[in-house]
Amino acid sequence: MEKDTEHVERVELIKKPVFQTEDFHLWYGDTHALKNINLTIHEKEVTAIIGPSGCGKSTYLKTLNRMVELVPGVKTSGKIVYQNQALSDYPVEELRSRVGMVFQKPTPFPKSIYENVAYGPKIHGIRNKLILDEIVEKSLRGAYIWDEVKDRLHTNAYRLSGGQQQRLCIARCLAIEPEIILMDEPTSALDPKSTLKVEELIRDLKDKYAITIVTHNMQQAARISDRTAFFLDGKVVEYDQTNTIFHHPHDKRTEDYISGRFG
Ligand SMILES: Nc1ncnc2c1ncn2[C@@H]1O[C@H](COP(=O)(O)OP(=O)(O)OP(=O)(O)O)[C@@H](O)[C@H]1O
Repeated sequence: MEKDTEHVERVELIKKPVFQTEDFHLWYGDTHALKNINLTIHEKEVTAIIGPSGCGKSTYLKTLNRMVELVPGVKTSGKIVYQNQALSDYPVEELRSRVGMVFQKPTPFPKSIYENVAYGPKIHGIRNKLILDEIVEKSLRGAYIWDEVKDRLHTNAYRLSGGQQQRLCIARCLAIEPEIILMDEPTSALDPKSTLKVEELIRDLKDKYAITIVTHNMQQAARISDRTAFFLDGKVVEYDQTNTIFHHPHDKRTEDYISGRFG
């Protein structure tokens, strides 16, 4: 037991914080969607955000890449620190190139597999065909889909299966060399086999990236995350090592939720 605690403390010391959220609130007009959020996301870890529908999980994720600001009438208070700088002062374009996002439904562009992956690097000014070829191959390999698509890079991405499209979207994300990947229920539209592939991929990607994943799937959170935040009614009820949240939660509401008593 004592050893476990020592281990946890050592991990805490090594892992660098990526996003630090302090006393953060968000309102959509009159709806108080995030209430006094205090949460630190660390590098090289998978952080799962769980909680019942409408508790603010997606809002929190979209706050981290400042997408939520596109919604008219959004107000915030408190602060989020990214790279030792207030997130609100961080240049949005640069932020979006450091923070990749993968959505619930695979969202490839109606272009070839190659063009889907090369799109981000091209936007960032890379024109050299050899360099683009290299990025495309590396990203597709990184997303464990290279072998399945290497002989048809110039076919339309819509001809891939749902699970392949989702891995393509992850490859598209890797091509911009992000620091953080945000995933909003990335496997909810996938069959069990594709889900396992994406989960395996997420576990491997954390060696390089900070990954924050919203999921309704408790087993998935338990399988792939290092830390879990339980959100309820816009608040973080409990945030801890995933093992603690699932096996020794401190709050009765966490225990009730993970054991399926509500939500
Ligand atoms: N664009 C918006 N305009 C107004 N209210 C919004 C908007 N988006 C979300 N909300 C409200 O904010 C609250 C949190 O929503 P959010 O989508 O973040 O929850 P969630 O936990 O991700 O839910 P789910 O699991 O169903 O996706 C809800 O009350 C929701 O109705």
